[in-house]
Amino acid sequence: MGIIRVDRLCKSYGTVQAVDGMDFHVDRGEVFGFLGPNGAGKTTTLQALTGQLEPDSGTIRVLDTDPTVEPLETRRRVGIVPERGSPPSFLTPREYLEFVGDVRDLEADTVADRIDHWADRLGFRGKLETLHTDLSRGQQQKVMIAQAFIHEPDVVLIDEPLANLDPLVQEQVKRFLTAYAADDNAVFVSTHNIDVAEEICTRVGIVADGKLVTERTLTATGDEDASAESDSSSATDTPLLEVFLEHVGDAATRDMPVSALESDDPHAQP
Ligand SMILES: Nc1ncnc2c1ncn2[C@@H]1O[C@H](COP(=O)(O)OP(=O)(O)OP(=O)(O)O)[C@@H](O)[C@H]1O
Repeated sequence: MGIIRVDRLCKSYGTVQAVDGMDFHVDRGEVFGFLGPNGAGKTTTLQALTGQLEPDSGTIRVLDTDPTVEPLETRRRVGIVPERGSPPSFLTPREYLEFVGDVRDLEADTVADRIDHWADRLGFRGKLETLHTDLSRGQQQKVMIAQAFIHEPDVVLIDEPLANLDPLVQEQVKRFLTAYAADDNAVFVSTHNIDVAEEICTRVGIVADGKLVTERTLTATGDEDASAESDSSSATDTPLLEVFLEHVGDAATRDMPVSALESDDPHAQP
């Protein structure tokens, strides 16, 4: 069953056409990568998917809800990790996660168990009682990841999933996202980092000028899986970087992180 379906989505800001006829879908079991250069329309689409922004036209279904009509219901059912989001500075991770669990209608015992689980899994147990204002950016990102999964939603939408995380935690998060999606859920990853898309995603949609211009199916390790190709996916052995350049153009790479183009470090972030 489809978890996300977007048809002919359009959104402009004044004279800027940020999203211009976007079409894509995400199914259960997928880590879907939404890959595009700066200004391609990724964040605008993500905000429309989570009911934070009303599109000009087009249709969106997220877990059988319409975020333009029932944004609160959509947000109740999904998990969201916004790119520039951070937990409230005046709360500790435990207080914040208890608050999120309460808003998501979880029993207090369940929340307590899940806080322990996530704090151990992401390595912030020792910081559970520390105010967020005294945590590093990476430690705050771990808390933001935990809050998105605390109610075990069927889909989690993440903007730049590995930003600010150290390499060890990046590996843990990558493995976790893959396993989470494989367990009949889905993960939607918005990124401008080709390495991240290639390493995490089972399918990548390349976005340029507000449109999804091509798709490519990958295995979890980033290798092409010809047997899983859909009609609209690229069907060659061409590396994702080349597919990206072919469809987005060299000009777009001016804003790409240099690491994505030149470095051997697969974990590099801008
Ligand atoms: N609030 C806004 N007001 C005016 N223009 C906006 C606004 N938000 C985005 N835009 C413009 O819409 C276009 C798409 O922006 P968007 O943030 O969706 O791109 P993006 O793919 O998420 O980029 P990035 O990777 O840099 O975050 C850009 O040209 C941007 O300048």
